[in-house]
Amino acid sequence: MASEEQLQAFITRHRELLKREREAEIERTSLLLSNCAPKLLEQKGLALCGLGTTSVGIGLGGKTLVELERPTAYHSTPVFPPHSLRPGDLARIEEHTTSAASKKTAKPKKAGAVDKAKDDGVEGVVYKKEDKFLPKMTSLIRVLMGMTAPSERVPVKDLTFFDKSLNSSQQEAIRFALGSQEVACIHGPPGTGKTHTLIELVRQLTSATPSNPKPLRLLVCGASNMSVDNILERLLALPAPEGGAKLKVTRIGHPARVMAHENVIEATLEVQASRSDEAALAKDVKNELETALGVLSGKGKGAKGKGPRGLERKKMWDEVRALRKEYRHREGGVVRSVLKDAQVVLATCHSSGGRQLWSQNFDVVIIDEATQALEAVCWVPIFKAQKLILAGDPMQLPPTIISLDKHDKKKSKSGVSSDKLKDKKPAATKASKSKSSSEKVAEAPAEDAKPDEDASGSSDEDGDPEIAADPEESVKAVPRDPRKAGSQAVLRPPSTLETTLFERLEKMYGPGIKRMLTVQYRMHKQIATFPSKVMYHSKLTSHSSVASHLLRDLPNAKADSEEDEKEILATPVVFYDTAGCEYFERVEGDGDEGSRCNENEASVVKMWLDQLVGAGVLPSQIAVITPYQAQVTLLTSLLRPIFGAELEIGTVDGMQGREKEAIVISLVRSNEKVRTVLPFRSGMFKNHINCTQREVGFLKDKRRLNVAMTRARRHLCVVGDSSTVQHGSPFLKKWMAWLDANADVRYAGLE
Ligand SMILES: Nc1ncnc2c1ncn2[C@@H]1O[C@H](COP(=O)(O)OP(=O)(O)OP(=O)(O)O)[C@@H](O)[C@H]1O
Repeated sequence: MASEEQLQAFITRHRELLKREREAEIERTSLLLSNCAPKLLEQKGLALCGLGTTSVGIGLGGKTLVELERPTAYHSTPVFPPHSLRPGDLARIEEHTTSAASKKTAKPKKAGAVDKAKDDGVEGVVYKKEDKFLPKMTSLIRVLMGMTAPSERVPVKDLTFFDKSLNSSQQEAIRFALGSQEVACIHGPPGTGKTHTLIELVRQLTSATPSNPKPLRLLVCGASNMSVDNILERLLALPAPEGGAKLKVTRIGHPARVMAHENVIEATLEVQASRSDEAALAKDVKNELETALGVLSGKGKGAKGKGPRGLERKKMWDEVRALRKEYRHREGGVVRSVLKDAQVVLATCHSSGGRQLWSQNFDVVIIDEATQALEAVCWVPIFKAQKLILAGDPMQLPPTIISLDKHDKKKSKSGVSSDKLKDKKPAATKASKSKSSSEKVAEAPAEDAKPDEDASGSSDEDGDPEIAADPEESVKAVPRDPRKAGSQAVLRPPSTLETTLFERLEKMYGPGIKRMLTVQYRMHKQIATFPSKVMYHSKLTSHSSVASHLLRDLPNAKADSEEDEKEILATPVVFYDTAGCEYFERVEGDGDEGSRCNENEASVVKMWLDQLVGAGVLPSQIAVITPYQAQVTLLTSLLRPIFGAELEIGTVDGMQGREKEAIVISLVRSNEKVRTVLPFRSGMFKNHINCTQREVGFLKDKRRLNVAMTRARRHLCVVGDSSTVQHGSPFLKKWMAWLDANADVRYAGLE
């Protein structure tokens, strides 16, 4: 038995020997490096010349990780020439100068001091090597980057729709998307059947039709798992076409994030792969492998207490190695064969970049909820296809951005509209955004105007084209031909990540790049009137199936009296105006930085819920929404004990993409603070008294308000202080005036 001392001596000796070995290698390599020119070393596969640093970060164990690439400035291709650098090799990054330019060379070394900076370079270990994925400059990429105008649309003839119920704007959007050669956008205002339209589009593209002789392979992505599963569920419910087989679809994504619905789970790559014939073969190899390992260890099946020795053992290890290789190969084959069969692959934009889809290409990529995805995220699937179809609504909330831009920072420093930060809960809510361009008018000098002020016209200042302009004018406006617009297209760097690809394309190529769905299937016509007028140029109409539906048509609704039925169940829009009641807001948290709540408003909400539920409306048919997290907390503590968990209470942001029969909105803001706006920048103070604005913080964002007011199917109740809110922005002023003239206005204080 070795003593403790002997063990120590053994290890010490080993260390010494290893050190010596390393030094010898350093010496040998240094000799090579000092005697040979870098170019020669590169030819011998011992060095890579002319590298540039892509990034420096922290890697495993806190080590510095330096990423190097072959910049196109020095090389005609970024692909590395053949070399012998392998992960785990010691290497040195050295600067060397040629007559032309100073270049970097990575010289491999078989030994060297790790992480030790020397005069002539930095030494480390090769962590990973991979050839750079080179996106081919397709015509789609060129169009998206404003390098070429979109090609002329191919006329789509003899189109037979699978879904006979499609309205004409949906049919036109499909024709447009089928005929566009590189990119098409579908603008779907609330409840207009965006997903419905995309399902028809998938059916058209994956079927052989006169206009589409060859069925295409599609990648369908969404900004969220919810949107992907929504499409997947609808695709799975489709009947097989006459004389044909059912559409083959595969969902990529972590099983834990996929909707726990039997059909949906069945469509995941994991489940499909486990059921394939190839999977059974791979399993056989796995069993063989396990048996061989068992024999080697002397345990398991077939082992007789002792493992094999000598030559037999060596032979067995060779077998294990071969089996491992075979297993990996077959496992990869299983995934490939499932994906090869899939006509439609569904994934979030993020997960479409995963390993399973690395070598997969598609004819068309469709991105739903594209106005809620960062442009960079959209590019992940775009590289895999020849054609792109985006669907979304730039008039609803954009993707959540946590970082502040310069302009926001300025504002938050001055303490203005800080509630927008407080109430932004990216983790808890679906999407959020709080910057309103009207705040820019009130708080920023004119030169702060952004280079790419959104195409959606989300600015709602006095000069807001969507409010100031005659909606009739815009209806008459003919969409610019994107090909003509393309010849003058300018690719502007975005000033904020909130500018989505959808908006950027619209800005770059004009409205001709999109088609809008114009019939909504959600709201009573009175609920839809205001958003249609101010957000969608009065183009949004209400389908006859919903135009006059009311709470009283619900089977569970039952009022005690005729008067109650009229007052509660037959009124599509109610406005509880708290003006003059002094129901002031309260700041939760520190000073102006806090989120807002309003106790009196919460009492009015409770009173109205009592009435609704008393008239038979189920709490599960109602949602209470408010822009402020503090008000959500207050309302939850007040209402949950009475109406139970079925009643949904949340922020506006969390309700995007959803609907309820009845919606109660609590606007919260009620104060006497008046901000003075200087209408002219240079010393012209004469008008300032007429230009006051009340503090309404991020309530001003008209996209947030648009989401709030378009969630209700049959009944919308707004609770708020018109005297504060109307001074918040021109948009709010218009809304308050519209409510005053069109809603059933009730004065909260009097009741
Ligand atoms: N042509 C149509 N005929 C009948 N109903 C339709 C039609 N198009 C859409 N709908 C209905 O309208 C509702 C909304 O459709 P869908 O969910 O596709 O809309 P969306 O635009 O994706 O919704 P969101 O506003 O949530 O993004 C659904 O109930 C759908 O069945």
